[in-house]
Amino acid sequence: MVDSTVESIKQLPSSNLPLPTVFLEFLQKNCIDPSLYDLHDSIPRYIRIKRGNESYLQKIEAELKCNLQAVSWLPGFFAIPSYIHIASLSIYREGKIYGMDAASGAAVLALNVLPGDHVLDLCAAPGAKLCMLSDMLGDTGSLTGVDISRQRLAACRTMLQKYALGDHCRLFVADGTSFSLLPLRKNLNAKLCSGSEKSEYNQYVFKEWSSRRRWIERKNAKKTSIISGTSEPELIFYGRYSGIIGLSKCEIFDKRFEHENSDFGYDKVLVDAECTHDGSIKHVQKFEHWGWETLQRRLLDAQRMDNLMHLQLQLLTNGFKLLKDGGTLVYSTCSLTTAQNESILEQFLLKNKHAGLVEIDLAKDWPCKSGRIPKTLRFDPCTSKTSGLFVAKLVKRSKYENK
Ligand SMILES: C[S@@+](CC[C@H](N)C(=O)[O-])C[C@H]1O[C@@H](n2cnc3c(N)ncnc32)[C@H](O)[C@@H]1O
Repeated sequence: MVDSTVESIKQLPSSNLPLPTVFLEFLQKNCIDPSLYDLHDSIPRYIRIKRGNESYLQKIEAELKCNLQAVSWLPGFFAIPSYIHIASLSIYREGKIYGMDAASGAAVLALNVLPGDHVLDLCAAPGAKLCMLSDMLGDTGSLTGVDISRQRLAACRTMLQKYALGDHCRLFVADGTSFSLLPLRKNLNAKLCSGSEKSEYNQYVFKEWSSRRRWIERKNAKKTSIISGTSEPELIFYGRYSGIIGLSKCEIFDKRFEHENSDFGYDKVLVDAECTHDGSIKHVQKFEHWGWETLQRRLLDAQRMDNLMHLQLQLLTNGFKLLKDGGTLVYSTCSLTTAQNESILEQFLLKNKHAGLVEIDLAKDWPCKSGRIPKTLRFDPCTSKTSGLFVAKLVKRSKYENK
């Protein structure tokens, strides 16, 4: 590990941004070149066209007042100059396009979502990847979005509604490290609640979701806390075809299959974990306005860093637990450090014998580098002309499968 004194920082190339010493120290400790943050103007902004809106290309170009440059390695994505802001454009307000970095799109594509899949997005907010996942599923399968922040997850709900992508989705405010609800399998879940349990716990049957729900409906959207003080999942949105309508509370919040995930788990899980966001140049740039001291408090506090890495490992572990045998998980973060990426994976793989790292086939054409561990990928502003992102793909081998 490199020595992190201010003296040695002076020997490092610095950035044109007035990055605070503590951030420079952090970068140095993690062998990240601060001049990376000078590239902010040379990285394009990316947009994704919602499926079915491809015929609007010319209208989109006219509104943007520029030519769209198709990202050759990522279907549906286009690069536009970074100075163009899309929020005021009608094509954005009408839900035809959304802003999403190309590296984020690659992480979603790496999951290889297939029609009919049951997909879990364990850190879903603010929701760009969730929207893309839903767009890929189309009118099939199911999508469960989880986030610990109610406010941020509410933004996801707004996004799903704006883009009319919520029909097969359900959103839970919950801790992703302990979330344990499996995909709804209608016939199975419906059989679960019977007799006394049903009568005392489950009178309420869920009707079509409405933003103006009565208090009784909001109350029922929370799982009853069995042990007081524990935070239980709260359902804050469900679509028409999410499988929720017509089910009772007990059927939705049933955990009886908790230990049998190998058959009833999710086909695909995305763990886009909370991180220090140091790979997102645009995010770091925002601290110029928010104040650099906020960066120190919010991202680099030593205690927070320890907790963060513990959180990442727990999220990955729980996401994997919720996967069915043969299912696929993608772990990603927008940190460039190895501590939040390769090291987390190594710790996880040591403890999880049924987990296997696999090659991301599509990546042959992607402008990214290999991570420190073979088969993992790193997008970075220099090589990829995208935001920084680490991506790793894992499969869950069956307990009965020989390695
Ligand atoms: C990198 S962001 C996810 C970005 C999102 N996937 C997207 O594409 O818009 C990480 C998210 O993890 C959430 N988070 C943090 N701790 C969590 C936890 N214990 N369980 C679930 N979500 C958590 C944060 O609220 C944040 O929204």
